[in-house]
Amino acid sequence: MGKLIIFSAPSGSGKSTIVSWLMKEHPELKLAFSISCTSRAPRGTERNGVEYFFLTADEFKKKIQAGEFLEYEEVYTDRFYGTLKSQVETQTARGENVVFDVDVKGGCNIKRQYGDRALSLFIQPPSIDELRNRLVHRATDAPEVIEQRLAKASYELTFAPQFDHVVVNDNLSKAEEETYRLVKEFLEK
Ligand SMILES: Nc1ncnc2c1ncn2[C@@H]1O[C@H](COP(=O)(O)OP(=O)(O)OP(=O)(O)O)[C@@H](O)[C@H]1O
Ligand SMILES: Nc1nc2c(ncn2[C@@H]2O[C@H](COP(=O)(O)O)[C@@H](O)[C@H]2O)c(=O)[nH]1
Repeated sequence: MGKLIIFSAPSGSGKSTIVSWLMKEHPELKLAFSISCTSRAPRGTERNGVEYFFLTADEFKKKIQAGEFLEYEEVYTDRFYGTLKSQVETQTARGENVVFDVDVKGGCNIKRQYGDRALSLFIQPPSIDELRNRLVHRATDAPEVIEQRLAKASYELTFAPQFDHVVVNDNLSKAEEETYRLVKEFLEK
């Protein structure tokens, strides 16, 4: 039975960058990405069933009513994100270690449900100014969306103590190596 590895942080902290590196550079860890559902539109080169399952708000709400989510949150106004129970059950039953890129509340929720079978990592940005730089340079979101994400960041940072470990992502390669060490140690336990 596979284990669960949760990554949470304010938007722009570098979760997706670190997760992609970990999965590409360390196939021996048998990591499988948990593809979430979202009611937001695809951005850039995102494809349905790869980065996310893209649903309409109505489709998302039907899945909530049917009890299909392990957890879900309205992360930003009118933008829902959620993890399907079926994803996690199928992947862990195959012996894969499931990686989650979820917001801070979703991360705490999954950890509460899975306890010691889950490792929760908080990716901490060096500062809010640096978050802004990263989101602007990423160039995937409109200025008002960036502002919406930054407005929530200070509140999200207060969740850090609830996680098993905090990884400061200032120097990217240092943060990647620290993450690798923590994940490897957890999977070997
Ligand atoms: N240590 C770092 N130094 C400078 N830039 C970084 C660093 N880590 C990540 N970045 C860059 O910052 C941007 C945001 O990173 P990323 O998309 O991984 O964040 P995220 O936490 O997954 O955000 P979201 O929650 O919005 O998906 C990307 O352009 C990435 O290349
Ligand atoms: N609670 C959940 N949060 C999720 C899930 N999937 C992604 N997310 C988080 O949403 C924000 C925004 O993501 P973006 O792709 O629009 O930049 C980010 O913090 C993700 O971690 C989920 O299933 N549940």
